[in-house]
Amino acid sequence: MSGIRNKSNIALIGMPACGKSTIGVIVAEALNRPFIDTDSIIQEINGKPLWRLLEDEGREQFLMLESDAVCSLSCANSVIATGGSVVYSEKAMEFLKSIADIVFMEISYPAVAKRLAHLDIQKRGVVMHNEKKLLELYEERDRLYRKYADYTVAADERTVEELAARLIDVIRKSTAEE
Ligand SMILES: Nc1ncnc2c1ncn2[C@@H]1O[C@H](COP(=O)(O)OP(=O)(O)OP(=O)(O)O)[C@@H](O)[C@H]1O
Ligand SMILES: O=C(O)C1=C[C@@H](O)[C@@H](O)[C@H](O)C1
Ligand SMILES: [Mg+2]
Repeated sequence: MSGIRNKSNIALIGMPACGKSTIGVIVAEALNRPFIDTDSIIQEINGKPLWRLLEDEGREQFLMLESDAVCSLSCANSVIATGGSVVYSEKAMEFLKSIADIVFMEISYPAVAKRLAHLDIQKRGVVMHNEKKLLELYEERDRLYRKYADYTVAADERTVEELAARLIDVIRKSTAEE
């Protein structure tokens, strides 16, 4: 599907549990923009929860399905929450960069570890090699998130409300710069 290739969208990227979905929906509502969660789209297209898809298809195929779902987006003026693993697909990231300003929600390793410890990682689904430790995953991904980011927002030690306010600020400034 050919997408609307303008940069009127905002795409949130970052580690799992950094708050892309939680904050994205609040920001979209405050700015009166549509909210899109690519994880929901992957689930709708494939008819399965993400963790099940990962389990059934394996890492590489999941990443292909994620890339396909992202590249099928056709939207404008929207706030897009991505999945944490989207940065493994250069194709998906190039597509996202063509339709959106990319905001990296930066979160420290201890904060990610703490958040994921509180969530059921099996039932949530995180793309990692079994042998890979969370710290290695963090370091590998951190480089990729930085590579694609147009803006970086510290997502640690901010409440959901504070973080949403900070993102709204960044988005308003990015729109004003155009
Ligand atoms: N600023 C915050 N402070 C404290 N907890 C937060 C904050 N933002 C999100 N959370 C909590 O962290 C958890 C994960 O958040 P969320 O699902 O939004 O992450 P995500 O970035 O969308 O992850 P994924 O990549 O897996 O989709 C949720 O339980 C949410 O309530
Ligand atoms: O960070 C990850 O590896 C993932 C995060 C989720 O948003 C999903 O996209 C999927 O479960 C993989
Ligand atoms: Mg999410």
